Amino acid sequence: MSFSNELRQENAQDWQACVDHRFVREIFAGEVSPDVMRRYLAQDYQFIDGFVALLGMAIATADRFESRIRFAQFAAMITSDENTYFQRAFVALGVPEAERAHPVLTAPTAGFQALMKDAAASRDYASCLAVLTVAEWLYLSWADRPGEELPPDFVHAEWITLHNNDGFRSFVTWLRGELDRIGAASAPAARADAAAFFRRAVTLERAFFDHIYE
Ligand SMILES: Cc1ncc(C[n+]2csc(CCO)c2C)c(N)n1
Repeated sequence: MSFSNELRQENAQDWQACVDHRFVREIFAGEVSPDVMRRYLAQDYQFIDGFVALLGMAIATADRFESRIRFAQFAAMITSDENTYFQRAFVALGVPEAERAHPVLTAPTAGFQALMKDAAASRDYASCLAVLTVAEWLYLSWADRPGEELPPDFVHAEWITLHNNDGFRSFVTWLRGELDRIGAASAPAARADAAAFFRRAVTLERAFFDHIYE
């Protein structure tokens, strides 16, 4: 079995709990309450800084130019002005300026920030890849429901299409292949380090979905 599938299998219970989560059911139905959506997006917006820093470490530690280019292009895409979803959603949901810029961080959000920081601090390409792969692949997993109709409100619909479009899908496919390639070339101890980062990330993804309803 490929390294990425092995890791997913090891975390199958938490992974599936995310894919089948109440939030996922409600967003496809267009029924996430504005309060829940506000909390979700305000916390999620606090990821991007650490995420881009982690991408930077993946660029620095990758073992080949081709991989650096792929990450650099992805970083350019997600940091360009083109992605205005958060701004438009914050306006539509009436999220106050302070809540957008400096919300009180919840435990899962702080946990993700620490996870991304730790993965970057490892200066280990496989560990950076493990965290990036969970953040992307798990989101593709819940959002990818071929044939399912989109909800009418853009706040719901675009959060789905951001995570199931062809560009995103091909990036996830590439990321998994990269993790498989590096995993196959790594010693058992290095694979175990990456596996621990992968597990921490899946656990936090589930906690993040759960906590917006608490
Ligand atoms: C809790 C949580 N986990 C994963 C993602 C997905 N994700 C994180 S960064 C990134 C790239 C830029 O969009 C993507 C797709 C998320 N949004 N929130």
